Amino acid sequence: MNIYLIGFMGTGKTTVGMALAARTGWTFIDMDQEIARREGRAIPDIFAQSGEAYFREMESDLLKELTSLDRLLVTTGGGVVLRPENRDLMKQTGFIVSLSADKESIKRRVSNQTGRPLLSGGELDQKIDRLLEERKGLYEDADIQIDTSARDVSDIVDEILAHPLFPAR
Ligand SMILES: Nc1ncnc2c1ncn2[C@@H]1O[C@H](COP(=O)(O)OP(=O)(O)OP(=O)(O)O)[C@@H](O)[C@H]1O
Ligand SMILES: O=C(O)C1=C[C@@H](O)[C@@H](O)[C@H](O)C1
Ligand SMILES: [Mg+2]
Repeated sequence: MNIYLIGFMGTGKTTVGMALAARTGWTFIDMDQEIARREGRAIPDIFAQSGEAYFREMESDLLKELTSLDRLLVTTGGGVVLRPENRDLMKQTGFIVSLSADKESIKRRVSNQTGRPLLSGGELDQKIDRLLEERKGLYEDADIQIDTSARDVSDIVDEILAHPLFPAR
């Protein structure tokens, strides 16, 4: 059994995941960080040099590997839900926490950071709109859904821990 955090970019998966790992003692793994580490290059370089399709293969392969392990706190990349087989794998092997945020919060949180190739190169607003539209519904299949807009991380963590079916207690 693992815990998977899913959600669009900037919804707080990595931030909340690290705090949850500290509270539960489960092993933290951020899929984006792990892919970058294994590849020896940053996510934007992987996208630019090898393409998104290559990254998606790495992402699915890594997820498969993680599903055979136990007591992991996995923070996924924002696009992991694009493949139905990834969604099925997470469902079969863990407790899924879906984080969301309103568009203004997402924009504010990603605007002062780099490292998200799908949002780089201007017109941030339209890019977020388009991706959210394309992915509508994909983040909704979860054991718990939390809107993280205007909420403290510790508050969000407490809500997750209080869920009656949360496995790490
Ligand atoms: N609840 C929150 N309130 C305010 N700021 C937050 C909150 N959660 C995260 N942030 C900030 O938003 C930014 C993005 O958060 P984070 O990296 O955790 O998102 P993410 O979902 O992992 O994004 P990505 O999919 O791009 O990896 C960070 O600067 C983080 O400090
Ligand atoms: O939403 C997405 O498709 C992505 C989100 C990030 O976490 C990275 O996995 C990558 O930048 C792609
Ligand atoms: Mg992240």
